[in-house]
Amino acid sequence: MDILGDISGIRGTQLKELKDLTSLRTDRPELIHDDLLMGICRLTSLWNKEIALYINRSGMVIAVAIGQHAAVKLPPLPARQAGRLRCLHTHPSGNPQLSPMDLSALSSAGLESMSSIGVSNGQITGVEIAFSGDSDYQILALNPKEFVNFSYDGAVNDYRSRPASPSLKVSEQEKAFLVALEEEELGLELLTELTELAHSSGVEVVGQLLQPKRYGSPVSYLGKGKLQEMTQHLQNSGANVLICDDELLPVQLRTLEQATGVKVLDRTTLILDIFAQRAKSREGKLQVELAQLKHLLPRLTGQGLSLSRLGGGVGTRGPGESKLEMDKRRVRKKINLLENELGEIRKTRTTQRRQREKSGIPLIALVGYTNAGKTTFLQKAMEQTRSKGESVKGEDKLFATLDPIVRGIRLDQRTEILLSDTVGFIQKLPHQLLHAFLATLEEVQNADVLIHVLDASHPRALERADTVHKILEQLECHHKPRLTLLNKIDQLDHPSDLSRLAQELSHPIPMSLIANTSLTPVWNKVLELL
Ligand SMILES: Nc1nc2c(ncn2[C@@H]2O[C@H](COP(=O)(O)OP(=O)(O)OP(=O)(O)O)[C@@H](O)[C@H]2O)c(=O)[nH]1
Ligand SMILES: [Mg+2]
Repeated sequence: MDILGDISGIRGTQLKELKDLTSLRTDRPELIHDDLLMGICRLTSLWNKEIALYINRSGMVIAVAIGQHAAVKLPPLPARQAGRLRCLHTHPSGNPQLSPMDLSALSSAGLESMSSIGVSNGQITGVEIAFSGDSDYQILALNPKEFVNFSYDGAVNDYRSRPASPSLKVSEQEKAFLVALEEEELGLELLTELTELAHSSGVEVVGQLLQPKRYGSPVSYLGKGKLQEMTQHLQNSGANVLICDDELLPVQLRTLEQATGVKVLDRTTLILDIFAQRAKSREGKLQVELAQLKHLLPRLTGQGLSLSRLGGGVGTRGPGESKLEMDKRRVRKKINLLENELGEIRKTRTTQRRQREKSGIPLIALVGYTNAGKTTFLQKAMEQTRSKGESVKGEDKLFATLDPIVRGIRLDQRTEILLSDTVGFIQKLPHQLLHAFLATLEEVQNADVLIHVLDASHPRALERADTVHKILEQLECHHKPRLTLLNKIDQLDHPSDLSRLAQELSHPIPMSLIANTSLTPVWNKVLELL
């Protein structure tokens, strides 16, 4: 059997010792053969490294790794077999406590149990064994004395026949720690947005940390000192997810994961996770899956490493959830398939669009930062003109709208327009994401006039307007006639800000969409621009 993981600097004779040990077969009632346990404890302290073993129901060791148990890539196993597999690993720190990462590995791999063995000076300090239930875990914590008389077989039977006791429950709620590199004084604002993104994906935020960009690292994202500081924060706050505000390089992702032992996500993965939860249409789902795979591809190292390292939860959700566990070759193949399928869907859309173009009805597209009020505008427009079609509703969350919507609006006896609402924009929108959503933005590209909805009450409204402008440039739509709806003026802190925005932006119309103001000034301007 090969020894997996980090074997650098380990003598061949010692490796052979470990190999020989793994041929020991564990008897039915035991968690692990005594000699095997003593051997791995000795080597753990000698190397100051974690040793992980996978043992099947017959007591045979089927995989062994040095470093982290997460480094073990199990061959694909039928669910029934995985459910009869136990993973044990040593903690050279002496702390026997199972980490959140251990627990998520237990459920993601569908194992029978996950055990951690605290080791200090080659001796056991304690053992924790977790069995996974439907939505929680049962954890047994044993001191060395209790462990001597412990029957694993008995515990398995016990746990199978007993409903989970509430006292043993561990919350599945993900707790995130946020980090960002700050350019100039922008940091807090970035983290406010990252916090909102985290909340949108259903994660609790338990702490945050900033570092000036010039001290950042191309290898570990944060500089060395900050990284240590953060590891400490992670432990103190009980965070089990680390979210970075930038798109991480593959090497940064790996380094951070190894240094912290928790799940690490970057901004793109988080945004994609939100998209994955919101996508409803077939096309939307395909687009999200495509963007996820494209983001994942360069981050797969070697063969077979998969998203399963994330152990479920935030960052792993998606239409292709199970399919995300693939090697590079298969990912590429899947990307091709998805692109073809999307191509087909787009053909249908092109036909529909041609028909619409023939009808000569002007197309007006709503654009703007996420949560600015685009959908609320469409909602009001439909209400005020009593338009037909399924109603829409604005929502106070990021990326509430994902699938494009077009509604016919009759302004008066003679004038009818089509109004389209689409996905919102955001700072640092990843390139491949924009690309994947190009089709969704087709309405924008084909529009005759754009209505830019801006939250004028936001402290950085002007920067947001700039972000929108830059994305429109990428879409080659920045020359289209455009008016700016300065929305949410009911929330303005400083009315003077409004005049500044009005000076900077094209055809400004101040408004409060929730105040039921008439949209007539907007329609007049649209007709003028057409
Ligand atoms: N105070 C205030 N809130 C508003 C106004 N207009 C919209 N909102 C609120 O802002 C939130 C976001 O509105 P949406 O219409 O969903 O925003 P959106 O631009 O479609 O957002 P995405 O679909 O996420 O891109 C909702 O809670 C609205 O009720 C306004 O004039 N004043
Ligand atoms: Mg919307």
